[in-house]
Amino acid sequence: MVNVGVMGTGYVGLVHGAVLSSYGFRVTCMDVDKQKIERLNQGISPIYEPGLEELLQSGLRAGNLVFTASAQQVVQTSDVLFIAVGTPAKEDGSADLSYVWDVVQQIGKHINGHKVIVSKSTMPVGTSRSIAMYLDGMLRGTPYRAHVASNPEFLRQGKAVSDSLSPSRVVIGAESDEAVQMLKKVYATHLEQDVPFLFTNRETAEMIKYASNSFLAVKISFINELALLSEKVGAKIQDIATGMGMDDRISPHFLQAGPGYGGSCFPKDTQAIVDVGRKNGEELYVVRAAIAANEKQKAKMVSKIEETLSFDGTLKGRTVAVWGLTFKPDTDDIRYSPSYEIIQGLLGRGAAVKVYCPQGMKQAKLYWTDLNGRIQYCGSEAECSQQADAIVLMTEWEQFRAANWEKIARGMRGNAFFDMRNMFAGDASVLQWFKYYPVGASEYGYPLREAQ
Ligand SMILES: NC(=O)C1=CN([C@@H]2O[C@H](COP(=O)(O)OP(=O)(O)OC[C@H]3O[C@@H](n4cnc5c(N)ncnc54)[C@H](O)[C@@H]3O)[C@@H](O)[C@H]2O)C=CC1
Ligand SMILES: O=C(O)[C@H]1O[C@H](OP(=O)(O)OP(=O)(O)OC[C@H]2O[C@@H](n3ccc(=O)[nH]c3=O)[C@H](O)[C@@H]2O)[C@H](O)[C@@H](O)[C@@H]1O
Repeated sequence: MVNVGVMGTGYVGLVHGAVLSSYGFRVTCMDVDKQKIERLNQGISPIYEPGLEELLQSGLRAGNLVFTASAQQVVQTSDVLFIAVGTPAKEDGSADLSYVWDVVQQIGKHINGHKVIVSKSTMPVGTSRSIAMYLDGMLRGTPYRAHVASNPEFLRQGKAVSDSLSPSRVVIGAESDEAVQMLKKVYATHLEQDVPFLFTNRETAEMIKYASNSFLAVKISFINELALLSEKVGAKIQDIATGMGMDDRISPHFLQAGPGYGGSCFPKDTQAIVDVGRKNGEELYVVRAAIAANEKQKAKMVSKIEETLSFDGTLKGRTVAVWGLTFKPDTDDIRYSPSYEIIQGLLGRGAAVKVYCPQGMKQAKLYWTDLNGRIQYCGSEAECSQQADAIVLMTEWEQFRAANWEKIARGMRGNAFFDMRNMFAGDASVLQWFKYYPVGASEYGYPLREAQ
């Protein structure tokens, strides 16, 4: 049986390790964050991801999932090592590969046999080859070899476990038979399940990851631009998306207009590929436009609220209830969430801001320190809306569907409802109580009630 090592236990590494342990592999997960490792050893997941804690606990119980802060242990006990550390954006948009290189150095230092090293983190084209060259250099004069492959991850947060169990595809960029054979063993279950596999070279695998994320970002920015136009010309963006999506060359997916994309990946990966383009003398105009349109979208959402609610050109004296802080539902991740910029915009225009999020409050208090003392955190969507002039729904959490609209509306001072996700478009129970402002349409099939 293959011994698997995972370096970095974030959204990708932890889920990958836990899923592989559920297939019976002995998996050692390593992280430099000792507190995280301690919690993991107690069976507590440091992140909110549906189904993860159960997998974690069963792996620990079965004894085939081990957590350690020791790089030596993970390197020496594993036949295959997945690098799953963060690759965040630097100030200039390029990918910060310092965590990747820390890990590679640890591998080079502790290596005690032939190993397959797999880049699972999203890394600019050429990184896996550089890692291979670096390790070859370090291993010169030893009997050991490192076979480096690129195996990008395509999971979505909030669906990380189910995406890992049933991925859309497995892309393997490898240039040695040892690496290919090892990854076929690791992904034997997926091969049996007829998950599509693509074997290619490392550069192509790395590019597929950036190309996929950038293309999805382009799709979102495209529909968001059309949403802004639709509001002006009396068209409805949801019907436009449906109509476009009926053509299977376009597909209906990722055409959901909203407040702009966020998260730890689209914003950084679009910037990183533009940076790679520039460094190689190829300006990526389409991706650049998607980034610019995304910034415009967030700013437009703030202007829309301001234009609707202001009496004297500002939002002074207005209270806004923001529902949802995470960049999408079913995650506790607030990284690059559009909620942050919308809250900043509202505060900047003088509004008082109350917020509620089913999972994002802990992270927001911890990381959005500049907002501490400037916004009011609330225990529920109902409490958040008390005495507010408007609700701004930023994240489409399912639990919002169960809200008691009459009670919420009666507890408010005003009745504006900005639905940045079109979650309640055409929902009579919401339209009955609120003046409803969707994204990309002036109305959705029901007459709007005038403000009281
Ligand atoms: N979050 C997501 O949904 C997806 C992320 N990715 C990519 O996967 C990579 C990881 O992303 P996340 O899991 O979100 O990151 P994360 O920030 O959640 O986790 C990274 C982990 O690496 C650890 N770490 C840092 N330096 C280390 C070192 N020297 N040795 C061991 N551990 C170390 C950190 O303590 C942290 O726990 C990134 O390149 C990202 O672009 C790819 C697909 C999906
Ligand atoms: O590389 C990554 O990290 C991952 O990035 C995204 O996954 P994720 O960031 O978890 O979330 P998405 O569901 O893609 O949503 C990203 C952002 O786009 C927004 N979005 C998405 C879809 C849509 O139609 N409209 C829209 O505004 C979401 O609200 C969210 O803010 C990709 O979907 C994954 O395939 C990829 O592995």
